[in-house]
Amino acid sequence: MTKSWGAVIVAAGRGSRMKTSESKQFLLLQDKPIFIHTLEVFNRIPMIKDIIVVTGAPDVKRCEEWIKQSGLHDHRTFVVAGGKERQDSVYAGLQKLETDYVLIHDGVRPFVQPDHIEACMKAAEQFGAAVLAVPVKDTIKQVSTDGMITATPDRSSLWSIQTPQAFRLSDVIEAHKLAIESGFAGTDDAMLVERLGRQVKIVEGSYTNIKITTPEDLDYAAFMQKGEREQ
Ligand SMILES: Nc1ccn([C@@H]2O[C@H](COP(=O)(O)OP(=O)(O)OP(=O)(O)O)[C@@H](O)[C@H]2O)c(=O)n1
Ligand SMILES: C[C@](O)(CO)[C@H](O)COP(=O)(O)O
Repeated sequence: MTKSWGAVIVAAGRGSRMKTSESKQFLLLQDKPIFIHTLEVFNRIPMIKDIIVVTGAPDVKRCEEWIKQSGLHDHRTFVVAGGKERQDSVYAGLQKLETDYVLIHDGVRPFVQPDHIEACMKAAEQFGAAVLAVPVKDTIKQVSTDGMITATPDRSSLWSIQTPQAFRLSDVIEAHKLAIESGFAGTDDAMLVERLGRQVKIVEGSYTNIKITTPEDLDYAAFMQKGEREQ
C-alpha cells in the first residue's frame, strides 16, 4: 500500500544572525518571500498530501495571504503558529498531520531539489528515517574554550546535515515527546530520533541546498535564483 506523506516547513525564527528588521524567511528573493520559494519546491511533489507552514503567531495572517497570492492556496497548505525554538515549531507542525510519514524542512532552504526530496522519502520508507547531507569539504577541528585544537576527527566519516529530514510520523512525535520530558534540546530532528535508538540513513544531497543564515547568504541566494531563471 502507498504510504501517505506530509511536510512541516518551519518559518517561525527571528533570523537574528541575518541582522535585518524583517525576519529572514520573509525577505524578498525575486519579488517573493524566501519561504514561498521553498513552498513552491514542495508543491511540485504530488506524493505530499498536506503541507504545514509554521510561523510566528503574529505572522500567520500575512503568510496565509502570501500563499494565496502565490497560487499555492490549495487544500494541501495550512499555516500554524510555532514556538520559541526551532524544536518547538517543528512539534507544533507535527501535531497537525495525520499522514504515515513526514518531511521536516527549514523554510530558509529554498534551493532544495525535488529529486533530492524524493530520494529522502524513498530512503525513509526503506530505513524508517533519512536526512539529506553532504560530505564535509574542510578539515574539521575540535577546539577548546581557550582556542586550542584538541582533536582532528577523521573527515571521511563527517557529513554536514541539511533538511529535509524524513521520518515515520509516529517515531518523530515519540522522539519529540521524549525530548520534552527529558528537557533535551537538539539542533535537528534526527538527533531526537537517534535518542530513541533508531537508525537514520544519510542521503547525499547538494552543496547548493544552503540554509540562508547570514547576510552573505543573501548574495549567494540572489545569484542562484538568477541562474535558475536563466535556465
Ligand atoms: N523558533 C523557531 C526558530 C527557528 N525556526 C525556523 O528554523 C529554520 C532554521 O533555523 P535558523 O536558520 O537558525 O533560523 P533563526 O532561528 O530564524 O535564525 P537565528 O538563529 O539567526 O536567529 C528557519 O527556517 C527558522 O525560521 C522556527 O520555525 N522557529
Ligand atoms: C536542522 C538544520 O538545518 C540542519 O542543518 C540545522 O541544524 C538548524 O540549526 P540552526 O542553528 O537552528 O539553524
